[in-house]
Amino acid sequence: MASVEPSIVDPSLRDQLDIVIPTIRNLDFLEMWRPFFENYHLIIVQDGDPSKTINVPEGFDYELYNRNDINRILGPKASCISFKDSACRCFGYMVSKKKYIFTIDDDCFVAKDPTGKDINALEQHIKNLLTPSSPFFFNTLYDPYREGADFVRGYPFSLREGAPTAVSHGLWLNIPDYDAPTQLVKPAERNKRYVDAVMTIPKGTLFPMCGMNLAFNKDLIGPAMYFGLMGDGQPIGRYDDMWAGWCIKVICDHLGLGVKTGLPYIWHSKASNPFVNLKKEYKGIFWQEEIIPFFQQVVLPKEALTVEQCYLELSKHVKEKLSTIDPYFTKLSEAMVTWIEAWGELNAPDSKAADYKPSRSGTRTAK
Ligand SMILES: O=c1ccn([C@@H]2O[C@H](COP(=O)(O)OP(=O)(O)O[C@H]3O[C@@H](CO)[C@H](O)[C@H]3O)[C@@H](O)[C@H]2O)c(=O)[nH]1
Ligand SMILES: [Mn+2]
Repeated sequence: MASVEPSIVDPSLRDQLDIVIPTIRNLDFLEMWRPFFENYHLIIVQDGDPSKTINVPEGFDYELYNRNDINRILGPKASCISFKDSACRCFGYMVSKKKYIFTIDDDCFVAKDPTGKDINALEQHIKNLLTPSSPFFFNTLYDPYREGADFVRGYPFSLREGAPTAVSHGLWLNIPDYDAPTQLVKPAERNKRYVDAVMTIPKGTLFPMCGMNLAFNKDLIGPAMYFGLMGDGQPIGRYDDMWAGWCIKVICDHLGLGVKTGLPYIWHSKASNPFVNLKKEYKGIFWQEEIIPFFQQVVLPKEALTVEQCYLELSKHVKEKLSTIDPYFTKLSEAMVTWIEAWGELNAPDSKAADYKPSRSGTRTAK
């Protein structure tokens, strides 16, 4: 049987995990998650107009950052944080002081499993992150570290210790995360299929990472979880999580880390407007036909041993090889460097910026 991360004392990760929520709407959805979230610290990234007051339901421990906070804390480096796009959520990853991050959209609710039981998505993500991954050899019985499963015959014993898990990618019942063209041709399609499986995405294989139900180990892969330049003033949107997913997967493969997908499910309630989505993502739909081969072929130097070093190497390749598609990629490659610099300022052990304050915060007991 596989080992859980040795350093874990409290498997609930109550004091080692932050929940990051990007929002431009409201946080009423938290009422449904209260039994599962109330013991965790929330980092709310308020997008859009900072003068708008977002109501945070009573009884949660949270810090809330709006655009004024981002500009104050990062100064000129705030230019790397998107505005008017869910990509802004990555600012929450940067300011969190915890080892694990779970990010969820404000239109994602508690789903039920086939027995009708409420799914504690956070608990499942934690299990996924605390058990190893199997990126080097596919286990046909899926997650071998799960209760009641194991490695199948023929699985090399030399590989059964697995790799540290960096990312846990959850899925969605009801509204699936489809691109705009698919949404347009299948407006009524709902995902009713609950697949009871968690699997490691094999080394060398990319995947479309969706940011709406996602958890990761900040210490292992945090600096690569940049959601890019999207939304206001940018030629593309709704490729924030995709970009991050391609970058983290190449780096996880290089560093021998694992990425899991499957359980847990959440209930995605709101279909965003497919016409608005088409306007945001259409360039990405044809650009990605060149971007994917780029990520499939990129080779990171063996001297790149840290996530930051890998990410900076990747930014050079982006500037060199993708700028021919559009000048946007020159800007994006520079923003990747700015992100790493800002990350270092806020996350270095001796960081002076660590005393930054959000514009709003609250504690669970505050009445
Ligand atoms: O300008 C904005 C728009 C939205 N948000 C917040 O981001 C999430 C996701 O928003 P929404 O549910 O409207 O969008 P979806 O199309 O369902 O999201 C999926 O597409 C990806 C696009 O990037 C996204 O990561 C997926 O989850 C909500 O919490 C909004 O409040 C925002 O902050 N700014
Ligand atoms: Mn949504």
